[in-house]
Amino acid sequence: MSRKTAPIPVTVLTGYLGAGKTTLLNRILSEPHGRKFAVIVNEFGEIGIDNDLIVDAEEDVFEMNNGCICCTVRGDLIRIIEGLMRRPGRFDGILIETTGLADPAPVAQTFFVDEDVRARTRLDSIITVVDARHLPGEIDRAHEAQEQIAFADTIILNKTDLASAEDLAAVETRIRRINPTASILRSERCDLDIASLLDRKAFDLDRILDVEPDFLVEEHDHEHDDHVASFSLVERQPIDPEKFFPWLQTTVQAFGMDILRLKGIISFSGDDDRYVAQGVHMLLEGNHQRPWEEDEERITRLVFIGRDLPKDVITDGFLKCRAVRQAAE
Ligand SMILES: Nc1nc2c(ncn2[C@@H]2O[C@H](COP(=O)(O)OP(=O)(O)OP(=O)(O)O)[C@@H](O)[C@H]2O)c(=O)[nH]1
Repeated sequence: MSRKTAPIPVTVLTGYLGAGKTTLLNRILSEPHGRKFAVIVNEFGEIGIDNDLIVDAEEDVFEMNNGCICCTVRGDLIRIIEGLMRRPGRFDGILIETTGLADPAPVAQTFFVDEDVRARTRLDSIITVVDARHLPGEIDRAHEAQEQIAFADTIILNKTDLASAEDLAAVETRIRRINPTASILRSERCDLDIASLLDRKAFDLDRILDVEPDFLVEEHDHEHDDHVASFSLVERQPIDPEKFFPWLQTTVQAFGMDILRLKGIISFSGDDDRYVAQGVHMLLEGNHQRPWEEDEERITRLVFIGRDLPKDVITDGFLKCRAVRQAAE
């Protein structure tokens, strides 16, 4: 019976670190377009934060945290999709959010080279979110950002609020040099007509074969930039906001050039709400998210992703933000 059902459309959301993929995913999951999705999220840090930042929708969310989706965990991706295919009728489409450092080629290739997956799914679209403010500074050294743009059929030029009209025109020219055919949509916080992004048969295999003639043949071996690494800080003692915010400001001022991404869930002393901190280079954002649940342990988790970041210095500074000093220090 399942053989006869129409292939499930798959949308891949990609884009460099901090571009706005989760923002887009949350919009897709929140807006009333009448579709239900299975969601697969992969992230780069050792501890998963993204799953906590996705809106509390009814969707099934599968996390893949043990490596980059385009390398070590591709087998996991196939297994998750095969598992999903055994539950037909529960969803109308699959959304995959890749890490900011993923090469989309091997992810896309999964939908063509694995026979079972190919028979039951249809790669509908590769949507690449671009940070209009930070892309120009990163693109020359971020090989992944170039691949993500090259493979896209749809490019969302996001964060238009953070770039001037001239800057936007320049980024668009840069994007066009890499990818002359993708549709480019400008957005602030991915405020687009979501229905128009979904199930639209935008992925064009012939175009991809032009970009990468070996697409269907080779196992894509993908090399990550060795200098980009992540580390996580985990703390059970509550954090003092009076210490934390100045420390975070000083840290991004000192190392912001090399901080590609930071994100965390902070447990402040005397605060019953979880606080979400986010950063891309020197720009910080934060907000209270929801109350800590009664049976939920109040743990602070903070992930830094960057180029040759001084982990010891950052860790030391962070530990000084604990609300109560330990005697041993
Ligand atoms: N000013 C501004 N900030 C934005 C916009 N879109 C997203 N952000 C912020 O940029 C940060 C990163 O957004 P995310 O959606 O988490 O980015 P991402 O691509 O999922 O990030 P990673 O997967 O962690 O690399 C968050 O603090 C967002 O609130 C925008 O259009 N304008």
